[in-house]
Formats: sequence, C-alpha cells, structure tokens
Amino acid sequence: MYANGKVALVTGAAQGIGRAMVEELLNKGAALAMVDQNRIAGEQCKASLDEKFGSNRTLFIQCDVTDQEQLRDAFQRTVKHFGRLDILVNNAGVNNEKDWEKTIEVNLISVIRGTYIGLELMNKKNGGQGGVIINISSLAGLTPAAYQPVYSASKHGVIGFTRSIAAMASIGNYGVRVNTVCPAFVDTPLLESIDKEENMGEYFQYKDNIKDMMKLFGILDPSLIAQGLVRLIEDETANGAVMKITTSRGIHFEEFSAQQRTKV
Ligand SMILES: NC(=O)C1=CN([C@@H]2O[C@H](COP(=O)(O)OP(=O)(O)OC[C@H]3O[C@@H](n4cnc5c(N)ncnc54)[C@H](O)[C@@H]3O)[C@@H](O)[C@H]2O)C=CC1
Ligand SMILES: CC/C=C\C[C@H](O)C(=O)/C=C/C=C/C=C\C=C\[C@@H](O)C/C=C\CCC(=O)O
Repeated sequence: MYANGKVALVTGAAQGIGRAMVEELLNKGAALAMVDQNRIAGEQCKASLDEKFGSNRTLFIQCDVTDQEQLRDAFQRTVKHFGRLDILVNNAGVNNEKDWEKTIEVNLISVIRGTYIGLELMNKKNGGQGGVIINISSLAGLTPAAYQPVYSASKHGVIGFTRSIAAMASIGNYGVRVNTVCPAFVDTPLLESIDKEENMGEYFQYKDNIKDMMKLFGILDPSLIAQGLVRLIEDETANGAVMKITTSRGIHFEEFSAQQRTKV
C-alpha cells in the first residue's frame, strides 16, 4: 500500500514519535486524524503542520485512548470526516512504574481495543476495504527491562497480541496486515519520565542505570521510526512482522524459528 491518497489515524500524534509519523505520512500524501489527550500540544502540532501541508490534510481529535467511548468516537469522527480509514498506528504510550495500571491501560489495553475497532472498519469480511495496522512496542518488549518491569510487560503484550491477530487476519482473509515496531531509545519527551519519581516509583533510584544504557545504546531520531513505519505500510508481504530499530543496526527484523511462526 502506498500512503498517497490514503487516510490514517495515529494515536499519541501530538509529539514525539507520533508527530514524526504524522509528518512522514503527510509527506507521502496521506490525510490523517491526529489523536491525542493533550489538546494544547495537539492543536499546536496541527497549526504547525497546516502551514506546511494545508489545513484540510489533518484533523486533530482530543481523546484519552483509555476511554472506550472517546476512542470509538475518534474512529467514527475520522471516517465521517475523511470517508474512510486505511492506516492505523496505535502509538500512544506512557512510562509509569508507579501507576503501573495506567501503563497497562495505555500501552496494551488501548492498543488491543484500537486494533479491534480498526479491524471493524477495515476488515474486508465486514465490508471494509482492507488496510494496515502498526502497533508500537519497544525493544523492552523483546528483552527484560529491570528498571521498567511493567512497561516491558506491556510492550511484550503488544508484540504477542500483534503477531497473534496478524495470524488471524491471514487465516480469516481480513485484507488487513498487522505489524509492530520495537525501537530502542528515541529522542522524545517520554525519556524525561526517567527523571521523575512519580513515573519511576521504586525504580527511581536506578535512573542513572537507565541513562548509562542510553549512553551505551545511543538515542534514535524519531524520523527513523517514521521511516520504519512507512516501510511496513508499503511492504505488502509484511504481516506479523516485528521490526526492530537500533542505533547499531538501524531498521531490521526479529527472526523467528519455524516453531515460533504460526502455521496458517
Ligand atoms: N521514546 C522512546 O525511547 C521509545 C518510545 N517507544 C514507544 O513509542 C510510543 C510513543 O512514545 P514517545 O513519542 O516517545 O512518547 P511521548 O511521551 O513523546 O508522546 C506520547 C504521546 O502520547 C500521548 N498520550 C499518552 N497517553 C495518552 C492517552 N491516554 N490518550 C491519548 N494520548 C496519550 C501523549 O499526550 C503524547 O503526545 C510509545 O508507545 C512508547 O512506549 C518505544 C520505544 C522507545
Ligand atoms: C524510560 C524510557 C522509556 C521507554 C523507552 C523505550 O521504550 C525502552 O524501553 C527502550 C529500551 C531500549 C533498549 C536498548 C537496548 C537494549 C539492548 C539489549 O537489551 C538488547 C540488545 C540488542 C537487541 C536489539 C537487536 O538488534 O536485536
């Protein structure tokens, strides 16, 4: 699928990786619903993008993705405004080991719910036109994260769910591909959470250990994650793919043995 002329919905679009993805998709000719709980940042982001791309290419929708009604309404407003939905990026995420239930709600439950709503709209078996869904995980979804155990659990869950629903989409001939992206550290405001006790809780004492990891593994530019997103959108063979993005190896993929691959 080429993004040109397509309609995308991106959650967590007001800043960071989500904003980079929005800009890349606009560069590729897509129209987008930018979904975020932060109204101020979202409207500022739209105003800035309007100057470059025009005001009719984006729609900002304030939405807390953990609120089922708000999330469903965001999808419905998107289809009402643009007439269709082709690309969904479940990107919104938080790092909070103190309010760890919130981390599970935002990073995993809302990704699952968003995926299911997206499938309702895009699944060819439901009269949809097909499409592609990308769920944002993390390298912490593939490796242990001693200082972010619940964040890591949420991101492991994103990978397991994404690979599983991708297999179902293939078996069921949904016409929808579902993939996940696992970046290492990325230069966004999320990293500021490391320095906040209200985010790190009992792991706050280890903040310098995380910073040492960042020095060791480096910090990625959000634009590289956006490039990985476009690659998954355009590669029609990509379904159930686990894309990894690191400073050492750039964009590459997790390899799974035959036993680990779903036999469809
Ligand atoms: N920054 C990093 O090092 C990495 C980030 N990620 C993941 O990438 C995704 C994006 O993260 P960043 O851009 O770094 O974070 P960020 O904090 O810069 O941006 C996240 C955006 O999501 C929004 N958001 C948070 N909770 C929300 C909710 N309940 N409803 C609606 N919007 C909500 C925020 O308002 C914000 O605009 C997250 O899923 C994160 O876990 C993955 C690997 C590395
Ligand atoms: C507080 C920051 C919050 C979230 C940031 C992000 O989601 C995150 O957790 C990033 C983790 C980054 C880890 C970076 C490197 C990890 C390396 C080893 O654990 C695994 C080494 C290589 C695997 C990558 C590969 O090329 O296969």
